[in-house]
Amino acid sequence: MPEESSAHTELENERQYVAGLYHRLDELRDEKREQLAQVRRSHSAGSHQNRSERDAFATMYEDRLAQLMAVDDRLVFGRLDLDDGETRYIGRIGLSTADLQRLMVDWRAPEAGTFYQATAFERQGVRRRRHLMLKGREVQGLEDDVLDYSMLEEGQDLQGEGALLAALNSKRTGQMSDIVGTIQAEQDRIIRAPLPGTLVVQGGPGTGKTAVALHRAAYLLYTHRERLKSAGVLLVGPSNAFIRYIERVLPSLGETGVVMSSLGQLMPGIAATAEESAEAAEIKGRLSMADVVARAVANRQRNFTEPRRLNIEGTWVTLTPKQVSRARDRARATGKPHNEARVTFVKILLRELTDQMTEILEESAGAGNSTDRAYLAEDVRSSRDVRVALNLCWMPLTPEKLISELFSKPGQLEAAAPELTDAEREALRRSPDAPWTEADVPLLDEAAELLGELDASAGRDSAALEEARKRDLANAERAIENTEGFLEDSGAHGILSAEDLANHNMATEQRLTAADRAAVDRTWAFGHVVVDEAQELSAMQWRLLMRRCPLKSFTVVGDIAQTSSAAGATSWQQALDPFVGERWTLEELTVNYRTPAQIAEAAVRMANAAGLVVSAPKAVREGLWAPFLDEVQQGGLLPRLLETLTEDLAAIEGGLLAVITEDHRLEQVREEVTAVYGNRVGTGAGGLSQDIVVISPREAKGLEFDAVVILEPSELLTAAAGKVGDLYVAMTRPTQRLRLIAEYGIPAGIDGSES
Ligand SMILES: Nc1ncnc2c1ncn2[C@@H]1O[C@H](COP(=O)(O)OP(=O)(O)OP(=O)(O)O)[C@@H](O)[C@H]1O
Repeated sequence: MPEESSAHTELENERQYVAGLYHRLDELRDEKREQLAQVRRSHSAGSHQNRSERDAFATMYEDRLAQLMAVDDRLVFGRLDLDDGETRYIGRIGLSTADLQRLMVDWRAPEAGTFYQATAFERQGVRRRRHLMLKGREVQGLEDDVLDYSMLEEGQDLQGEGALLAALNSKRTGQMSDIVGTIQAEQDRIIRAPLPGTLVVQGGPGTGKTAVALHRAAYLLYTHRERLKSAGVLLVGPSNAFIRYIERVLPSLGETGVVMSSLGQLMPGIAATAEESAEAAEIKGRLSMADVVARAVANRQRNFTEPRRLNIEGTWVTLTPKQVSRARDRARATGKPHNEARVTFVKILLRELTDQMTEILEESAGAGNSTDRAYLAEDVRSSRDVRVALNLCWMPLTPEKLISELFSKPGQLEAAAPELTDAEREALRRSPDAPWTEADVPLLDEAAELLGELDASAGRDSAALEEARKRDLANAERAIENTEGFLEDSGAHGILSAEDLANHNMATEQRLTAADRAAVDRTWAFGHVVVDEAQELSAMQWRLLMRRCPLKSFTVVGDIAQTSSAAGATSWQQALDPFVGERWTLEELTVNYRTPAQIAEAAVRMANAAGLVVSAPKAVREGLWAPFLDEVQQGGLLPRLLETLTEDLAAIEGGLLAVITEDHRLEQVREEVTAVYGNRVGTGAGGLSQDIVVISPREAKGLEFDAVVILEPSELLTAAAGKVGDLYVAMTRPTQRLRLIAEYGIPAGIDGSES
């Protein structure tokens, strides 16, 4: 009884404190709302400067208000009792009273580090670490880690159930949640690693790589806010479904400044589909495709074999191959991209043709004079023959046109890619109106880089150009201020000038955030790039990402054993060597938080039996069920699925269940399951209203479900072009329960009898 009542008092005390924190949060929200309203009310009194100052304040208040609104759920989750008697609360953001007494520390602040790092062996001045478990604004329970055992002798009690296990056992909603209250020490070390350089985080399934990647992005933005604010952070994931799955995590951590993109969206304006023949994807992913694209561009700078007669307003002039090749050499020597160098090419030839015209006219009329020249030049420029001839030699091109023609006109591909075999070239053939695929995106980006802007050659109106130049200059100066310290720290000072970086990030709209602007600008240089499921990236995709971050400040997370893309990596060394050489560090995550041991071990046995070497992280939970293995007669797959679904759904008590199967079965399975379960059935990651999803193993990558049913697992073994990655991925998605239904046998190793 006394024990119970002391626990009760502790809980009551915490409830009071937490109520005080929410009170302060509400006060701050009101304050920001009032400030915002005031700024908006204030008249735009005159000058442009006043208006832009007012806008800047409004943006600042809006951002802060958005942050204060986003952190409501589980605002606080930890408390530290320190040796010196101080008590420190840890939460999503820092909070202080109006007279600056600290109430709560932001989890990313250095003073919060010990909450994640202190252990009984290395207490780091911490006597007790307390987890506060909140539901909404209400404290529901406490859990204490007493690191200084003398505290127990003083009569203190241990509180509550494990915060980590409670988080792990909770039902999945189809959207990832943050782990800020229960980050483990090995994860925390990675989250707080220094910003510069390339950090690779290798970890088996469920080790928290995605969670760590997201929390690291939030940490970096907090810790290096000034440096990253203007350049922004890019987070890349494998698919749109994956981006939807993780999209709420950063806002819940109070961060909105991250651009999130799937591999298919990395080029603004292009929405690529995932479908791609494995063979074509593999070829398009090779680094040598950069040379193919370069040759394709060079091949579009052509020459005539014979002199060409051109009619200008009734006068015939001659354009010789020699003139064209001289002009071409000089244009190429400018080092500018195709469309921009074309300006030089055209200028030289127009001048030469005008000279020729002048001579001819002078000869025939015997009296030319210099005032005619401007008028003649205009005639030359507007002659149809001249325009056609110059375009034939050097056509302005968009990336889309270049790549589309490269793959739809066999002659062009043969000329640009003589090193490919006929069969390889055939695999790349596509119709001109076929949709863009993910593997096309880096090629389009490469082409955009080599072609440059079309606008420059088309000639914009000069006042607009001057205006844009002034604006770019002002922004460049600001960007230099922001990036200089960063360049020094990252060791890139001197390699890359601040101007180089600043020149990339020319602002277009004053009031947009860096993230808004970066999302639509292909040439944006990010301050840091986080890549998830990075094992899937082809060499060309890496090349594109390296361009997006000239400082090469990367966090790369993935699991080589889960590679299923034909163009993906077989080792981190192989993937990164062409871009950063040996200059990357490796960290490993070793604990599986998702999959219960019985299921995780079956997945590892299967992988080993099929010849795949996997790192086998230690599972934190035992789980209630061993995998269910159902072998059925021919035609029995769907009947058995429908028969067992009810039982599986009941076992997970309202959780999320995924049926994972190869593409060719998806439609039929979806239809049959929908016939019984109606709109409870969804496709992507699943949402709150849908508790059954039917998806392919590729779509399941990175996601998780309470229960998973795999239909015909042996197909997942063979489908991934000789890799076992797909079955391994599918088997490691569940948090509770796994069922395999097979007509053609359960793959070796799973039932444990072979080992
Ligand atoms: N410290 C933690 N506290 C609470 N939950 C955690 C923690 N670490 C990981 N998890 C949970 O474990 C699950 C797996 O994490 P995550 O998806 O980040 O793993 P992963 O390594 O990216 O997996 P995979 O490679 O299989 O996709 C998630 O539900 C995540 O929230």
